[in-house]
Amino acid sequence: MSNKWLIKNGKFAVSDPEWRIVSGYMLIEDDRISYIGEDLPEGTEGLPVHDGKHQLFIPGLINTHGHAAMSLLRGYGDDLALQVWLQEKMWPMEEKFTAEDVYWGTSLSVLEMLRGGTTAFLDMYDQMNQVAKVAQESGIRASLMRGAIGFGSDELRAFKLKEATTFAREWHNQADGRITTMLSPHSPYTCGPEFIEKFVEAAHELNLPLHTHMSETAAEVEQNVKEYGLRPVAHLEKLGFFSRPSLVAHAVHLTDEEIEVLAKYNVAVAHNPGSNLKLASGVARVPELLKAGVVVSLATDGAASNNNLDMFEEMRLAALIHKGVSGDPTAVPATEALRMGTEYGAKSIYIKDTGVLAPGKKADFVAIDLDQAHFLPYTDLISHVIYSASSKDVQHVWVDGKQLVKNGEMLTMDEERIKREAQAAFEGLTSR
Ligand SMILES: CSC[C@H]1O[C@@H](n2cnc3c(O)ncnc32)[C@H](O)[C@@H]1O
Ligand SMILES: [Zn+2]
Repeated sequence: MSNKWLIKNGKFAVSDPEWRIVSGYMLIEDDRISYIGEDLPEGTEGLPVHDGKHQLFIPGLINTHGHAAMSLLRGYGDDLALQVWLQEKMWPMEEKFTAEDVYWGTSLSVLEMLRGGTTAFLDMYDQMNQVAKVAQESGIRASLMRGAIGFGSDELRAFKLKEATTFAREWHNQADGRITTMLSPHSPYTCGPEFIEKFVEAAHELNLPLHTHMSETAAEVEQNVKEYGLRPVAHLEKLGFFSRPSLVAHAVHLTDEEIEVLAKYNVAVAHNPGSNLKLASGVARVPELLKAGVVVSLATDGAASNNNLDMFEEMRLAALIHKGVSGDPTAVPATEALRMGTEYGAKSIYIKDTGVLAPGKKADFVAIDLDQAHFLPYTDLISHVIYSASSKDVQHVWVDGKQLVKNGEMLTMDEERIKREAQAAFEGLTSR
């Protein structure tokens, strides 16, 4: 028997194809939306009802690049450039991470993300079974991959590749299909060409998409040219990376020609405005990428370089910084920023039927409490989501039609325990 329930009195942000607000009803059947409209659908008498008065329903936000367990290192190593931050702060601490640390760090991040309206996230890390466990238990949707740094011996690289493919095979389409997997060499500066080619080969064999960090800093682009005679885009193209569906994180330093290459291969870009600003990596050429037809989504990166996982903040930053940098007030309008945080996010991480509110789509959505001073008057609610809202305005969250957050409270995770364990995990890391 199917599980049907109804939302009444709601305001629903639909994009078919332009954004508009529908006031009325949404019907949910199991994991999918089956109706959105002004009129009460027939045959709904006696169904459970959620009263959506003063609530705006938007598609769940999709965070397309991050390292969830790094929340344990939030505030540990601020105000540094990427390479110094990685080499002197992050990597020495990450070396000490146990499976338990990854479990509690990831739990802390998933708690923060769900409570802030993120219903799906991409995670590239080590000890990925722990991350999958958290995704399974919490009810969030996740695109997961074992990130591989290619330093060290041939044996170590072979071991990491094996771990990555085993994880990808075992977890793809698990947790009622909420978990999907990708393959992910960390970056062209930490993985040699042969190692990257092995990931490309494996992605073909397993029919999976690829993900990597690319052209985040000017120094890394220069180093690539010195070492391989090519900028990262041409380098990855030569290694066959773009022969698979692929997503690159950052893509800050791009030439016009490189933008054309990304568009030609349908490579998606995870734009991380907060992290790029904090690490002083630069500002990605988002208006040019969008104009060229590249799918650009939004991401926080890890909480150690952001320092939160608030996707409302990323949408707002995307809408603001590209105006500031270009001098064009029409750059990345609110409507586009919201698509980047939702619909383009789903495309970027290759998950089907999410990222929009429409009949037939997955019931992953968020209710924003509109009954607050900073949302009045109700002139343009899409504008309010981007320029006025924050994660604190999220009242309820559903994934696959199941409620995970109710009145700001997590229903599927033990918030108090997670906070305690995460603090203890950090203290453990600093004392060993
Ligand atoms: C192999 S697991 C992922 C690896 O990525 C590191 N990382 C975190 N943020 C960034 C970033 O902005 N650029 C490059 N690498 C990053 C993290 O510390 C993990 O070791
Ligand atoms: Zn990253």
